[in-house]
Amino acid sequence: SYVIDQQSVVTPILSQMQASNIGQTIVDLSANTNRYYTSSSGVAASNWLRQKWTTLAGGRADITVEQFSHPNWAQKSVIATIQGTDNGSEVIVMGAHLDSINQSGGSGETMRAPGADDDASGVASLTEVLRALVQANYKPRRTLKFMAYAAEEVGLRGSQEIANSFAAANVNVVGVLQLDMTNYKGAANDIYLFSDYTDSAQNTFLSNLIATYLPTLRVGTDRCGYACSDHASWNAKGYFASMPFEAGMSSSNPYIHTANDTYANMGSQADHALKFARMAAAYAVELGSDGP
Ligand SMILES: N[C@H](Cc1ccc(I)cc1)C(=O)NO
Ligand SMILES: [Zn+2]
Ligand SMILES: [Zn+2]
Repeated sequence: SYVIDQQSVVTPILSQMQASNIGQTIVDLSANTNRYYTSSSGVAASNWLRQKWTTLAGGRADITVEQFSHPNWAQKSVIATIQGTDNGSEVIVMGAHLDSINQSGGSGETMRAPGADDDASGVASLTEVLRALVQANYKPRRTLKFMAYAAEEVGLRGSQEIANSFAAANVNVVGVLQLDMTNYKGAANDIYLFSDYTDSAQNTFLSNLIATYLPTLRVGTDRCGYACSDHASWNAKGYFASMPFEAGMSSSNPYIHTANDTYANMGSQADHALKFARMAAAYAVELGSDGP
């Protein structure tokens, strides 16, 4: 249920989350020539993230990290699972996309696509959530799944294969959060909740979470007008999805899909992304703490 009642657990977790950790992950991910879904550096980035999430899991028996293989291209998605204690059949998905692209094309191998904001920022935000939950020794009652999707930029293909396989297996996913571009503060408001291809009740829950845990932040709403990120893959299968976004339609990061989508072009800091990471951590604990 969307009751907010875990303040004693959430507040200390939020206080130990740090922008510098998010920034380091953005730097590391955007150091790859690109993270294109068919390139060797795209494959390397997937392997790197798998190792990073495995290290963060710190040997906890209830946490597994795996790669989801996609038959038609090389880059694998990465999934970290924190198995729920007594309500594990109900699953919460928090996603971002691992791949990057340069709209000028060129061969996959040599294309420069740092993708610092699109979407290393989202992967880095989720990585900080995972680190903070493990550091707090948080054990969710529901199952939490962190997903770094391959092949978003070429038609939401990685998340489509995953969402379709979850639907086919009748997995009871109770909520999906998508973080795609979290670190470029182009607009007056801090977090924009997209209203299309998302669930309005869950969007209201997110705005209540922000009001409760991040009361200084200003929330806006906007529409993509098309299936603009991986939340749409889950929405298409009838799952409740939300997409909090860095800015409004007209003020989002102008550098995306170019060689200039760099950490430096976001001021070499991750303060904006930290807001999204904290919101995601609150979402994970408040939803994850609900029993059967
Ligand atoms: N098209 C999306 C980015 C994107 C999403 C929403 C808006 I408004 C502007 C830009 C993308 O490239 N996702 O990877
Ligand atoms: Zn993109
Ligand atoms: Zn993106």
